[in-house]
Amino acid sequence: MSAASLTDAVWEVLSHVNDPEIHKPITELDMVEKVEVDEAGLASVKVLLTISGCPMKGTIEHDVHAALQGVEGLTGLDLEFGVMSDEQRAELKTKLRGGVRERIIPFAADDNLTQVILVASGKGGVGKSSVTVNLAKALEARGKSVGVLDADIYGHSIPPMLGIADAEVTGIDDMILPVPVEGLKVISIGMLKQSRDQVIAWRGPILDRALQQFLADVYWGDLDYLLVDLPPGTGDVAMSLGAKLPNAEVLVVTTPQQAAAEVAERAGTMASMVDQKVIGVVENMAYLAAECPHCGESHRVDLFGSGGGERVAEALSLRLGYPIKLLAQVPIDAAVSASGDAGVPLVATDADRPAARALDDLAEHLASRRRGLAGRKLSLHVS
Ligand SMILES: Nc1ncnc2c1ncn2[C@@H]1O[C@H](COP(=O)(O)OP(=O)(O)OP(=O)(O)O)[C@@H](O)[C@H]1O
Repeated sequence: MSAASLTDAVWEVLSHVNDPEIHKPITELDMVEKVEVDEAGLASVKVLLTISGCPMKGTIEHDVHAALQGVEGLTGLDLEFGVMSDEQRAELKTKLRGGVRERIIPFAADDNLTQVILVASGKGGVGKSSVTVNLAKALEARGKSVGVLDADIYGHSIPPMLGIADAEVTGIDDMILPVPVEGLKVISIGMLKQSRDQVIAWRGPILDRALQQFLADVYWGDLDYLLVDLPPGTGDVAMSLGAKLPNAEVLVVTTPQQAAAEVAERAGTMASMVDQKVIGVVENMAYLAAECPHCGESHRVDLFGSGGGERVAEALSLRLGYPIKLLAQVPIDAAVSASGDAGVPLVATDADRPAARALDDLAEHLASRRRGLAGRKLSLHVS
């Protein structure tokens, strides 16, 4: 093969090498500055990293080598790395924002196709984060592209539950890249902290700015779903996101307990006050399946009482004026918390357990919903 055809062949295979964080071909991102092949078949390739000291350099190096091994006629590879100039980075950011220079929240745009689901609860510790990570994983297993935004300023427990407790975010100048976890893209408010044990006590405007940054400055790419783990209660984060994500929908997580159910209702009502639609209720820790010492069969024990999820669904339907269903009852299962500690959601490790099945059915329900434009805000342009 001639040197020219080999050069074309190298460009072609490089067009299948993705940037590990941006998930787009490095050629499309203008990261390949040079491809030359000499008469002896030796390829010289120069790849520009977005920033110096890019942590993904090793992965890109490996992927480029692996890709070029398949090119017949090449005798060797001289791979060189450089760093993008300020202008090149600015162009890349504009390209990633779809040609738009300024920062906007893509999920609030009229042509947004991402389903944004805010996972809310009244009380803390009811299993909101566990539901979020399992739901994200189960949606991803259905071939969906899923982003997870951990907006729980008090808890930010999502990173350890996905095995990325110590992950740091990287970025292209002021554009933040989410942390890839297999197919998921994850950002946690905790990743903005200087150290893991630092306490975040943001309120009002600072919190609002941080959330704006997560929604507008993070390069999410094309997502089918963005799941947002809210802090418990009806506070500043819910208010701020209400204004920023008017078309978001809310999934309310509660436990069967009366007290939890009452505050969960309040969280749902809050959603409607900021014009967000409640799509359903999840009752977590709904019951314990315990083996009977007498008959040996498995009996359902209502450890935390019963009916909380149903009550919240009924009360919210009445209060908000549209039907809101109890979508899932997830049993108490030590495997849920063990999988959270191990950093891999239960639906991915033990799909047959009743708790995993309940969470997987919830994902199936959400994935198979037909979502029309009814109830969505569209802006009208009059000319
Ligand atoms: N169905 C379940 N069975 C057993 N343990 C569970 C279940 N759901 C959640 N847990 C455990 O309960 C604890 C609290 O869960 P999680 O962190 O998901 O709740 P949360 O509502 O997000 O809490 P926070 O308010 O702190 O954000 C965790 O240890 C989790 O592993």
